[in-house]
Amino acid sequence: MRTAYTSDQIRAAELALMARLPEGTLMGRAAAGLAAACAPVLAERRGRVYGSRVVLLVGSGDNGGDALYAGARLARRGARVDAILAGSRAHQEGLAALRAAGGRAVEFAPGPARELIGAADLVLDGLVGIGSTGALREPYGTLAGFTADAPGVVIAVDVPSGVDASSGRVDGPVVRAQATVTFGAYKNGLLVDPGASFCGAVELVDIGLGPYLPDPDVAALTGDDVADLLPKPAPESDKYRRGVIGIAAGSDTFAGAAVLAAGGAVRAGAGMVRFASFEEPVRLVRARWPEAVTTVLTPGAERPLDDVGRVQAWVVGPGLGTGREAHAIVREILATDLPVLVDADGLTHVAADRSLLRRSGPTLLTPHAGELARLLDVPRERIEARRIEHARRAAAELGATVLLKGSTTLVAEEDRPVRVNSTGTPWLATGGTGDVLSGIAGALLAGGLNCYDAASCAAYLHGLAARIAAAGPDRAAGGSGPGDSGPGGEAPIAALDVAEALPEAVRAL
Ligand SMILES: NC(=O)C1=CN([C@@H]2O[C@H](COP(=O)(O)OP(=O)(O)OC[C@H]3O[C@@H](n4cnc5c(N)ncnc54)[C@H](OP(=O)(O)O)[C@@H]3O)[C@@H](O)[C@H]2O)[C@@H](O)CC1
Ligand SMILES: [K+]
Repeated sequence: MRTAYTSDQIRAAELALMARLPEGTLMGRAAAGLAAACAPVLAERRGRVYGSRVVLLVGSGDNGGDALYAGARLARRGARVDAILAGSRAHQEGLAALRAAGGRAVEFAPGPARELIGAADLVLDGLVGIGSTGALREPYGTLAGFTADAPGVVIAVDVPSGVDASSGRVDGPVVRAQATVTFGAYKNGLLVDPGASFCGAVELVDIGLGPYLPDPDVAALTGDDVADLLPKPAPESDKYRRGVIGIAAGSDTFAGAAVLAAGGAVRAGAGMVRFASFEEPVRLVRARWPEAVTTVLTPGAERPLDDVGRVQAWVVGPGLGTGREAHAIVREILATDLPVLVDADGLTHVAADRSLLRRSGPTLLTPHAGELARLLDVPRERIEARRIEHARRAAAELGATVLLKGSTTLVAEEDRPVRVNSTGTPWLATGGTGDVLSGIAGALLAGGLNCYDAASCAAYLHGLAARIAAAGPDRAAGGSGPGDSGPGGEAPIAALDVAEALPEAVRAL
C-alpha cells in the first residue's frame, strides 16, 4: 500500500522527529537524497556531473533550503550551479553552503533568469513545498512559466511549485516536472490529479519520518494488495459462493451499455450473472454472453424484478434510461438490503430523489465528475479541481461509498483514507469503459468484498486491463506495470477490449 498525507500531517510528524535530532539533520538528509537523485540525470545528459549546468529556483522557505544544499553537493562534484533567489529572503545556511562549494546566487531578474534556465542541463524547483498557500505569487509564477520552455530536465523539490500538496489543487502557474523528489512520505497532491499530472516520476527519499506518521489521508493499492483482497475460488466453490450478480442495465436506445457491464462482470469472475432488462438489451446480452441468465422485464409491472431469482449484489443504471420504468427498477433494487452499485442513469434517478439512498444495505455510487456535480449540486470544474474534498463530501452526505471516475479515480468512504487508483492509461477515456467498470465492481461485491475494497480493486483491475489491451498481447507480459503511465507504444482500445483483457490483468497481479 502506498500511503499519502496532508501538509499538516507531514509537518506534525517532522516536528516530532526533529525534536529528537540535531538541528539541520532532516534538511541534510533531504538534500543528500535530492542530490543523489540528480546526479544520474546529469550523468545521462553530460556523461558526468562535472561540467554540467544546474539552476536552482530558490524560494524563501525551507524548500529553497533543500535546493541550495543539494546544489552545494552538486557544485562540489564539479557542476556549475546558479541559484536564482526569488523570495524576499533565502535560507541563509543553505546559501552559505552553496557559495562555499563554488556555486553562485543572483536575485531574480526576468532576462538573466530566462537565460540561465535556457542553458541548464537541470533545473531544480525549490520555490515552494508544503508551506505553499494559494496560487503562486510573483515572481514565482513567472519562473514557473520559464520552466515550461527549459531544454534541460526539471526536477521538483518535494512538490512541484503550484501544486497544493494536501489536495492536488492547481490554481494558477505551476511547474511541470519530469520528476519529483519528495521527502519523508508521499503528499496527497503527488498522487491525485490535477497535481499528480505535473509530478513526473515520483521518488521518495526516506528521512526517518515513518514512525511519526499518523493514519494516512490517502492510500493507493498495489498489485499485491489487490491480489490479497480478490476473492479466490476454492475447490468447494459453487456459483453461489463465488457470487451471483444481478445487473439491470441497458434500454432499447442504449443497449450496448448492458453488454459492456455484463462483460465486465463475466470476465471479472462472477459465479453467475443474472441480467434483467428490456427486450433489446436482453437479446444482445444473450447473444454476446450466453453464460448470463436473462430476464425480460414486464413494462409497468408493480414489482418488475420479482422473476429474476436470487442475487447477492446488484448493479443498476448503465444505459437504463431516465424514464418511469427505469425509475421503478432503480427504486426496487435500492429497496433491497443487498449491496447495490448505482451507475450512470441510475445516478440521475438518485440525484432527482435522494431518498432512494435511505436504505439498510451498502451502496456504491460510481459517478464521473459531471454526475457528481449533479448529485452535490456544485459546478463540475470545482469537483475536477478538488477531487479528494468532493469525493469525501459525497460519501458523507449521501451515506454511500463513492467511486469518483477520472484520470485518477478515487474511492471515498467515511472514516477511511481516500483510495486513489494508480493504474490506467489515457486510452481508457473512451465510451463504455465505465459500464465495464461497473460490471467488475459488481462481480467483486457479489463475491463478498465490501464496497470500499470492491470499488478500489475494480478500478485497479480495470486500469491494468486497459493498459494490457492498449499495449497489445506481445508487450503485455513485460511492460505496463502499475505506476508507469502514458500512451507510449500503446494503441486505441474499445471498452469491450478492457473486459476481454481482465483475465490477463488478474494473472499479472
Ligand atoms: N520541516 C522539515 O523538517 C523539513 C522540511 N523540508 C522542506 O521544507 C519544505 C517546507 O518548508 P517551509 O515550511 O519553509 O515552506 P516552503 O514550502 O518552503 O514555503 C514557504 C514560504 O513560501 C512563501 N510562499 C508560500 N506560498 C506562496 C505562494 N503561493 N507564492 C509565493 N510564495 C509563497 C512564503 O514566504 P513569504 O511569501 O512569506 O516570503 C512561505 O513562508 C518542505 O516542502 C521540504 O522541501 C525538508 O528539508 C525536510 C525536512
Ligand atoms: K517545489
